[in-house]
Amino acid sequence: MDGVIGAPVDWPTRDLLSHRTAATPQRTALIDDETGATWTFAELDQRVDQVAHVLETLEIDHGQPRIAVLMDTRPAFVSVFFAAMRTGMTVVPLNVRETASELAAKVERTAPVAVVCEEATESAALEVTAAVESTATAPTVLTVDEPARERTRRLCPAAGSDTAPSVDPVSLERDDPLVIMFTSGTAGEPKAVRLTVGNLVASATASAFRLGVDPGDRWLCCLPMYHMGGLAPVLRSTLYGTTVVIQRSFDRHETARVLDEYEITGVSLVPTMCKRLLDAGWEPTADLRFVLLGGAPASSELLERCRAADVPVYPTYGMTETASQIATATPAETASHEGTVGQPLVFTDVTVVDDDGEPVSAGEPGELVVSGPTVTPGYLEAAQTDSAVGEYGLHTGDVGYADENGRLWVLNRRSDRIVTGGENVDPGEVIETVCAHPAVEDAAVVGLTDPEWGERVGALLIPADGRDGDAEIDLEPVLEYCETRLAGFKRPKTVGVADALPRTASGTVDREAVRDRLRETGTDV
Ligand SMILES: O=C(O)CCC(=O)c1ccccc1C(=O)O
Repeated sequence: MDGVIGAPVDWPTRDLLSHRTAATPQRTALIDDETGATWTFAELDQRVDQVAHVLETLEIDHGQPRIAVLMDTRPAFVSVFFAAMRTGMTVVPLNVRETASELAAKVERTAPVAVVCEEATESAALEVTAAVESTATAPTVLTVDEPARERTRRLCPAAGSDTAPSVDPVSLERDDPLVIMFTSGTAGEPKAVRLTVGNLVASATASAFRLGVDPGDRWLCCLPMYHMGGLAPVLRSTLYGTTVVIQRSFDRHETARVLDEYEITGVSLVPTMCKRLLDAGWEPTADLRFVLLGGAPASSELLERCRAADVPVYPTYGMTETASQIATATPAETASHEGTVGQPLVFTDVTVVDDDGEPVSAGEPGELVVSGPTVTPGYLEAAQTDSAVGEYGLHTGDVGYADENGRLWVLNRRSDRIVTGGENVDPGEVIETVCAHPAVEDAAVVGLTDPEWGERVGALLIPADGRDGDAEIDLEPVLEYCETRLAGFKRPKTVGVADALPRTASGTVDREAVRDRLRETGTDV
């Protein structure tokens, strides 16, 4: 009956890597810059089988087993991710930069059966599991490297070993939970976002419609894989049968070298990284098809520099809750429609709504509400889902507007809005103004508590020539400049100067750190 339409299929819907391996076993799946090692899909698949086999030996006594991953960006992250999928587990990526108490809170919330670590995070993983011992069943600590401590077990078999028996892949349904990823959250408690297999496949598919796929593609992954921007290229490349080049972390000179050396065709960057590459004199090779620029808004100055340097830049707007991209602009749109993040990806809908949740007309700013197949079925904690979902979909908390063609512009986070003496101030507008002054290269604008006005506008300025660690700026002309361009209530009342804006791991400005900085070193003007 093979090949007859309608004939029963007698093998379960296997994990995504199995499908890929069956189709193109000999194509290159991964290249690791750190070791120079490469894996074909068949080799990766075999590795994943070995890891899956170890995961299967864990004592699991509840229905939806989860494993936490406390590892930096490296090939073993990919193996563990697909091994979890193969055994029907949900992966909980954890941020290696967080403290043990922050991590322990996340482990408590998600109750994984194991925490997978590497040499560099083994002691943190042990500390975290010890911390949750009293409140939950302590997770097993597994390491992908050589275990250094007695309580740790080895997860990945030594390279070259091929003795593990094959694992029976569990069936995979579109709505199965695959990942629980924490938002990087600059305000409030980090939210635990549930993403299904269907969300991730829909995202990778829609991404291909916007960026295109070339069989020779090599996607450089130098963003942390515990964030959506770092994990998404792995899913995309597995769907397309193309190659991921893994760099453990970003460095302007090293990343410029890797882009050249591996003839990279696409790379995901946050704006700060892109700016640093350009500062370091990097020039794109002819191979480079796209720079997917996301995680934070790109300034018009940066986009202008990209244009001047022939960088094929695709500014993108996305979030963990939508498994990465919501809307992405092409280089042509970036040139013709300044500041746009483009149209939503295929099957994704964005509605701009007012404070009452009613849609506004084109050109009017409001909150962006998103719906479609990439949108999370909900946060881990149901109450958070209830307060975020409305008639038109998931409320992003971002303010923006759309033109008649559905092209989007993102202005700022709704919660970033400053309310001073009853007036709303859009931080983006103040940033644009101060950055237009030649002495200012970049700025962050936040609300500071004010006894009289509720909040007052605070601005942290990065001087145009302060790159080498001695940030200084003549404030007088900048303030004068603002006086003629901004209403009194919008003008910065507390001003500070720094070498660089404090940022979270995903590239967004860390607004709480900006506030601290202004409280400690700001001048009231
Ligand atoms: O802001 C977020 O949380 C998602 C950001 C994100 O996914 C991303 C960040 C940088 C570069 C590319 C991407 C992407 O959409 O793939």
